[in-house]
Amino acid sequence: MTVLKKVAVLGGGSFGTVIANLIAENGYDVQLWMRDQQRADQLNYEHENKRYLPGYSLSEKVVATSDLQSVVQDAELVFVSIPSQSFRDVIKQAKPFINEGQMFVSTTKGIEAKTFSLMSEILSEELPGAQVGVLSGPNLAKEVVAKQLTATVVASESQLLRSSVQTILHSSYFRVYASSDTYGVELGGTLKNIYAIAAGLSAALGMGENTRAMLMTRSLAEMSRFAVCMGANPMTFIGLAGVGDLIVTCMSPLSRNYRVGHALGEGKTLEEAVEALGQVAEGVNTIKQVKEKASEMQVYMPLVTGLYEVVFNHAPVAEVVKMLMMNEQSTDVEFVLPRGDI
Ligand SMILES: NC(=O)C1=CN([C@@H]2O[C@H](COP(=O)(O)OP(=O)(O)OC[C@H]3O[C@@H](n4cnc5c(N)ncnc54)[C@H](OP(=O)(O)O)[C@@H]3O)[C@@H](O)[C@H]2O)C=CC1
Ligand SMILES: O=C(CO)COP(=O)(O)O
Repeated sequence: MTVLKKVAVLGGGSFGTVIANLIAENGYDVQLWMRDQQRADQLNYEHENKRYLPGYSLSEKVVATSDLQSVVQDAELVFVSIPSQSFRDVIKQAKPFINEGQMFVSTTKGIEAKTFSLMSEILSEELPGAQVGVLSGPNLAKEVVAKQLTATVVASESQLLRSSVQTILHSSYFRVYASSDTYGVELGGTLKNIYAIAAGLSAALGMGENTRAMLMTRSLAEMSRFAVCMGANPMTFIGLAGVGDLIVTCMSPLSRNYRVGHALGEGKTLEEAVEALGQVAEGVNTIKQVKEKASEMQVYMPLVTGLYEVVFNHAPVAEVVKMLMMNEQSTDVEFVLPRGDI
């Protein structure tokens, strides 16, 4: 059994708070880094994250602070729950206080703009001596903090990291599976956000359950095809970090990506939808990044292309739907096999 003396979480939003609370509920002391000391004081005093998880009581063992050095220095295991567009910046701020061999686990489900880097790649680049992993699965923050039965996947090349995360997070309501397909697990969590936007949009437009089933199934085929071309293991996509996370975010109004899609379907602009959310919806940027990468890699992704047209070029949904339904390439063959895989 791994014994950890110091564990930290960077990012006091919805999911960072949930991870810190899981660790604390298992009896470990945990430090949660938030950039705003006033919010940290409020959390320490009221044991509640009023901005992101109002109404949910947190363990008294979660201690929040805005002192980054005191949080990361000598922490054996550090979870990072910072939105993808600020992720590298926060890691650079933490870098001077980090030593070789510390373990870092990203829970972030996004891609860095311009570089197409996933968060595990940013960690490996910025912290070359660190052990790196990711955590991903169908893990809506509000359900986890409410202790609904949940499972997730920790992926890393490091066996020590995988077992440390399993030890520290596993509980009677939170089950942690291990994988060595870091890239696939991370890509699964990232790509499904795109399709959650499409699912929210179609629900707001009154489309039926047959439509939702078609959308989700074809989304799975599309995201797997892309991921396999990028080097992921196709089996990952029939697991929790693939189809599991796709299901929950395409079905639940608790998903922020679903909610952005729903707001678009109600006629709001993208800016209004994102503003009203007040939290991160990673899928919005991911659509752009994946569309670009798919065209560079020549991966067939009709749903990404269609959604991009609706979200960024204001294409009428009816026209995009017609294009998707009448598309020659998808009429006969369920699985398009670009490189002999899916
Ligand atoms: N919520 C969920 O159900 C799940 C989320 N995830 C993933 O976790 C990641 C984080 O999401 P989540 O916690 O939900 O996001 P939220 O929008 O709830 O919170 C974002 C947090 O990041 C902080 N932050 C943003 N930019 C910076 C920065 N430059 N420096 C320091 N802190 C910063 C925010 O601080 P401030 O409040 O000061 O702005 C806030 O605490 C996302 O990639 C998401 O996909 C994964 C699984 C489940
Ligand atoms: O990733 C999530 C659940 O697994 C959370 O999804 P949203 O970011 O869409 O809320």
